[in-house]
Amino acid sequence: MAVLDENVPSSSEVEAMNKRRKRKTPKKNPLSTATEESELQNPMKGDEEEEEEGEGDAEGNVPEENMKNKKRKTKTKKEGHEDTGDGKVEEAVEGQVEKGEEKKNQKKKVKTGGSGIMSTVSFDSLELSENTLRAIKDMGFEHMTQIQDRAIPPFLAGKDVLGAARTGSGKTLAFLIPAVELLQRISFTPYNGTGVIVICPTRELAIQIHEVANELLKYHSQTLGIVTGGSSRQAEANHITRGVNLLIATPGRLLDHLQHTKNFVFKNLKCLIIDEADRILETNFEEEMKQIIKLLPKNRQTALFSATQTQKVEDLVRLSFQSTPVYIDVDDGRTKVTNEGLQQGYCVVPSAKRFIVLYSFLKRSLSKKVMVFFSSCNSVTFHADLLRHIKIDCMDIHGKQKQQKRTSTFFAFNKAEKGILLCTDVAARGLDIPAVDWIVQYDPPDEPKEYIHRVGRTARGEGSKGNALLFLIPEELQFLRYLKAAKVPVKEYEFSDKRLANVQSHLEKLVGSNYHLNKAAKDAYRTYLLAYNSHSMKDIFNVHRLDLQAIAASFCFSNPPKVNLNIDSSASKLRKKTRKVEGSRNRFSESNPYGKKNAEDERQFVRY
Ligand SMILES: Nc1ncnc2c1ncn2[C@@H]1O[C@H](COP(=O)(O)OP(=O)(O)OP(=O)(O)O)[C@@H](O)[C@H]1O
Repeated sequence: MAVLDENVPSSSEVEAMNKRRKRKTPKKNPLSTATEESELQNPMKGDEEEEEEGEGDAEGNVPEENMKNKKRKTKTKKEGHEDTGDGKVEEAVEGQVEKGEEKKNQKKKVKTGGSGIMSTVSFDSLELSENTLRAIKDMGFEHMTQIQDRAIPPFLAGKDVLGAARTGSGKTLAFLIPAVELLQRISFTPYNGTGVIVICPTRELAIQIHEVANELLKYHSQTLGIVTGGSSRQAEANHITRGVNLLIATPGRLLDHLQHTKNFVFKNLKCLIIDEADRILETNFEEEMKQIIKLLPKNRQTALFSATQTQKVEDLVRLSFQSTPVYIDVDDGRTKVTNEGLQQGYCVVPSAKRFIVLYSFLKRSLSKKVMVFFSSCNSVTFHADLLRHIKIDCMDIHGKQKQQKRTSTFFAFNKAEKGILLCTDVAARGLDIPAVDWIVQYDPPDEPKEYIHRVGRTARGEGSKGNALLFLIPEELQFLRYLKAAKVPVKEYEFSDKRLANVQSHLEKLVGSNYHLNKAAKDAYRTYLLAYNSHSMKDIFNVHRLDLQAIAASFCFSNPPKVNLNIDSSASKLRKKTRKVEGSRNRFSESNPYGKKNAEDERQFVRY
């Protein structure tokens, strides 16, 4: 296979990442032992054998001995979840498979492991080319996940497809396998130009999809490329000109090439795939997508995939499908939308103590792999600087960084066995980072749907486990009602005041005396308030109800700093610039936690 791209990781990097992915399921989860299960339910509480958190200091010294003790207690991740011996899992999986109409063909039954994303159907049962089957075998996969089992056949049969399945359930291969088969069946060569375009919302996700496509094309002759913002436009144009059969793209850069790259041959396009389709209509992609779809040939197949589906997907369906698509919702009827192996909790933290609780949590989690979500780039920057100052090593990723830094951080965190990544929602969608133990939502997500994608960065794939912790201040508790309505089960985790590090005054001194930290803290404080004010669920996240003195304390100020807020005008600009989720488009309510426009809206697709 020829890969026409230089802005992507080397094959050895890709290989190393894949090896780590394959060992993801059996990797030990230090939280899954019987002894530690109780800690898991109360991650903030600690137990008597643990280190004295109350004696922590602003230097972040970690009692090594305690970390060692924790490791000694470790058992395997799958304990208590393996269920292959008594037939229950098989029955459950069969039950789910039989729901679909596609259950007409008699297919080989095999036992599958625990999390309920697998089907009992092997890839061999599909009429795939030898080259594709060999590549799938090399990836170590034998059986399809449910979304793959249900989406690949109609996709291969030439139908338009709208696929919904929970996070980490294998949607990427569900669209890439038919894409690669399509190109091979019509013997596409570089001379034919681009036959399939995959659009996704973030650069890191594009890189990841590109990697999977690269593996899948291993034995094929078709060419692969990637175009994303932040990369060299000229280098991309050169590649495209040489003929990229399968192109992975983010919307803005794709539109740029469609409009300006002279020798971009896309008139032969056979298929357009949109991953994270609901997200693609948010932010400022909507206008770009309209233009992209206008420019692309009409006579093509289209497929949309996402773990969450909202009114916006239906808008996109109207916009992009030529025929009525086949609608596949693998998780329809499930009582929860998140993964089986995911333990989720929230803790109610007074505003002033938010950072201290986070710090105490991270100090106790140094042997884990943790992602912490913030609402703004400035907040990520400040907290990363602050944590490093107090000797908690961490990585950070957000949309204002140079692409080179973003990419290297993404790969470094992918590779890491343990570590902390502070991030914005740029890392919320689609990323398949191996073996993440904890997802911490320090700042609240904008909607239940974004909560679902954030926590979907852990407990991915078959039989995987993970944990999620949502920070809420007392004023935000109503958000739980929306999570419940969205079928997200969360338990309350308590934190013990006694166990919190007693470092507030040290931190205030540090931020008061360090020019750079002080400036970063002010920027973070200001954008926290602006982001809060642009929150789409205003009845819950009301900036005017915030106690600014307490909020300032969480940014290590003894008094709220003077910052130019001008909340109403700046927030409306921020809103316009970022998300179009306000007003009548959303209509959040408890019975409509995703903010669908109108429950009675007729669907534009048929169920499959
Ligand atoms: N048939 C399969 N058998 C076992 N594992 C699989 C199979 N297909 C995919 N996987 C693994 O499952 C994990 C999740 O897959 P993928 O990233 O495609 O999920 P997704 O549904 O796109 O998630 P998200 O909604 O978060 O984007 C990956 O590590 C992938 O390698």
